[in-house]
Amino acid sequence: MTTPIVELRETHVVHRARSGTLLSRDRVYALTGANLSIAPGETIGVVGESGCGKSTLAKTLVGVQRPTSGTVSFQGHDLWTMNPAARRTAIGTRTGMIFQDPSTALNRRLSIRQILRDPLDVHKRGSARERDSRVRELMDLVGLPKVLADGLPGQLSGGQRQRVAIARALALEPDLVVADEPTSALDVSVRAQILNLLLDLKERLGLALVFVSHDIQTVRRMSDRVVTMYLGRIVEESPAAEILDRARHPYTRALFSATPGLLDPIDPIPLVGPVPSATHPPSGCPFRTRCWKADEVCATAMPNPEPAGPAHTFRCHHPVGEGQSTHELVTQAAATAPPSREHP
Ligand SMILES: Nc1ncnc2c1ncn2[C@@H]1O[C@H](COP(=O)(O)OP(=O)(O)OP(=O)(O)O)[C@@H](O)[C@H]1O
Repeated sequence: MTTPIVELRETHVVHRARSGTLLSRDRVYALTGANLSIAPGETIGVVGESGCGKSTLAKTLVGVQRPTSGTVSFQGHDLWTMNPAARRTAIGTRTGMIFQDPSTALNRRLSIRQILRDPLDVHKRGSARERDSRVRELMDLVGLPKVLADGLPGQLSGGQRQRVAIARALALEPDLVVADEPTSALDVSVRAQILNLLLDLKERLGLALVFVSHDIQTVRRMSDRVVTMYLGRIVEESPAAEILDRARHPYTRALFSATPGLLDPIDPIPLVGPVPSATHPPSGCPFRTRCWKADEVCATAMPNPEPAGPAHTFRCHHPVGEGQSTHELVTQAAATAPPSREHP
């Protein structure tokens, strides 16, 4: 079996609540008990509503976020027990991260050439001449004309800036790249170009890619496997090809049913109320306060992961039946009395 590029085992990230005072005991459970393994060259899409922990998961995978407990193994080595110099090298050279907004992610005082040389200089890659040649190669790779090398980020279009950010993330030939909403700050007209560039680079360079997005259509198109998150928990992992009609978690089905244009025109599966606070998550299954299938069992314990096929697991006490259509679920949910909102 190949060693995963990165593997999370029972990984938790807990923050102090932003609105709290220094003495506040409020905690945000941003990532809870995450188990996830990413193989070399694999593309994982991460979906879920705002605040469910997608970015926290992504940052934890590339070592930008230190977990509160649990492990992050990078190429078989525990990232947070290795010595700090080895960790900095692993994070700095083997992983790359592409952020949502290239305008803020790039230093606006540095030229494109300096931005792309920086990681090569920091990690002392090759001679000065080799670094210059790598900068030219990187610009080529992401389709940036060489004449832009001496320009500043502010002189570039949004799409060109994101190409610079992608080139910078690839400068040291990482094995794993995380793209966190890489197109949401861009004009609609250039989004497809950037996505196609990422897909093309991933194929050519054999990268593992973690792709976080609210755009469920795109996640499905880009990914081999899709991870559904709800309130800090991974509730389902499914091959992208199965996610629409064979997902077993009621939340995955509800999320996808609410995406225009994915299924035949249907009303979305109705969910009750808002997402609960990540500071006071419900006991048991976090989705139970909005789920039409929830009963008292769901309030007692978080369900264990259940296999649903190769590379497909879900965590639910009352999963959607195999082969059950989303149309049926819409009717079922509409006819079911809302669950109790009392929690924990
Ligand atoms: N540094 C922090 N301090 C306190 N709370 C934080 C911090 N970072 C994230 N959070 C909280 O952790 C939870 C998960 O945040 P995260 O950004 O991972 O979610 P997300 O799914 O990526 O959200 P979005 O889709 O809106 O970007 C949220 O409740 C968020 O407010």
